Amino acid sequence: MILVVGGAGYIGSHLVKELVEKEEVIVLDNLATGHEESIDSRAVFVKGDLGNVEDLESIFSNYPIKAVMHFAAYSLVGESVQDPYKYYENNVANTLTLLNVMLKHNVKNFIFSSTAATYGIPKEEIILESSETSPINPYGRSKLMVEQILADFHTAYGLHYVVLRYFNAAGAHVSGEIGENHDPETHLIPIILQQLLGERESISVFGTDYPTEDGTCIRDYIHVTDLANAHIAALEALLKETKSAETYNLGNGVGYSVKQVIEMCEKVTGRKANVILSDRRAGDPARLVASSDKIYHELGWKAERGLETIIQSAWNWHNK
Ligand SMILES: NC(=O)c1ccc[n+]([C@@H]2O[C@H](COP(=O)([O-])OP(=O)(O)OC[C@H]3O[C@@H](n4cnc5c(N)ncnc54)[C@H](O)[C@@H]3O)[C@@H](O)[C@H]2O)c1
Ligand SMILES: O=c1ccn([C@@H]2O[C@H](COP(=O)(O)OP(=O)(O)O[C@H]3O[C@H](CO)[C@@H](O)[C@H](O)[C@H]3O)[C@@H](O)[C@H]2O)c(=O)[nH]1
Repeated sequence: MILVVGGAGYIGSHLVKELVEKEEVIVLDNLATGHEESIDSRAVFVKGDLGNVEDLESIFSNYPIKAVMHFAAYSLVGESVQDPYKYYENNVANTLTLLNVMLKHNVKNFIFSSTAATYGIPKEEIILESSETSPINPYGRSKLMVEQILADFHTAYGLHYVVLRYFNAAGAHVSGEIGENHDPETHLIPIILQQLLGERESISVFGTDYPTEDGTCIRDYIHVTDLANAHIAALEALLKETKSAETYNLGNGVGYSVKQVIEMCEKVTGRKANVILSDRRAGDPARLVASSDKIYHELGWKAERGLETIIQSAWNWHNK
């Protein structure tokens, strides 16, 4: 059985939908930002907290867990700058609690949701896993701290792990049953689509003076189902013991500026966005674009869905 911590959330619920086809799945989530109805009904759901030893003990004592996938975290760059305690407590301290209980029960396979935000302001146009990590916000630092803890736990306690550094997750499940459902929503693509549906007055473009071609930030958008499939490839490698202590980027390898994303949303929906040019948001690097060659060569995974497909799938879900 696989424990998915944070499996009621956006990315976790998409992973669970794929994973239940292959494995028995149990989800632990406190529903801080997730939704119980997003969890596939074939999975067992336990409402509880990652930082609560009793909640964890009852799962590891009662279910034969062979691996843990850890999605639970707070993950908003801007909020982490305003309230770093919240981020270090949930993302670092609570993750330590989880790792401690896992090891106590001799569960040694772990997949961790990390982020492009660990790189900070990258020196390279295309980021490799070996590129320097120098995060510029507390969120990125909280994720890098966990990566360092995992490396030490591998050496000291034989923990087997894969770190997946996602770039910008977007899109919705092909069934239209689940999609990105955050309240309040802060992510670019759902905000644009909500505006195009008339649910918002306008879209603010955060910063037009970045050192990019059109002055707006560039990101590498990756479909959630592609992310889910990467987790399954990583899990297979961990269970077959062909990989351990590895870090992989997950992106498309193509960067789009905020303005280009708005244009693509207009193209997909056939509607015109109401855009306001605003100041920069704290903590945003100008450009984050991945090389995902390493995971392609080692695990055979690559992204299959580009920006237009991502936006089309999100639009289908928003319209439901
Ligand atoms: N969305 C992105 O673009 C992106 C990019 C890179 C990395 N990530 C990482 O991927 C993971 C999932 O992101 P998401 O966008 O699905 O976020 P999300 O907020 O939708 O999902 C997180 C889930 O974890 C749960 N959770 C949080 N704290 C918990 C706790 N203490 N105990 C139990 N459950 C808890 C929430 O209720 C939620 O269901 C996060 O670790 C995030 O840092 C996300
Ligand atoms: O109303 C908005 C919202 C966003 N943006 C910009 O759009 C880009 C993308 O922003 P957003 O969708 O908020 O994602 P990021 O801040 O890039 O962060 C996401 O992607 C990171 C990986 O790159 C993850 O680590 C984070 O968890 C996840 O929230 C950024 O340049 C923002 O400044 C706007 O201009 N207007």
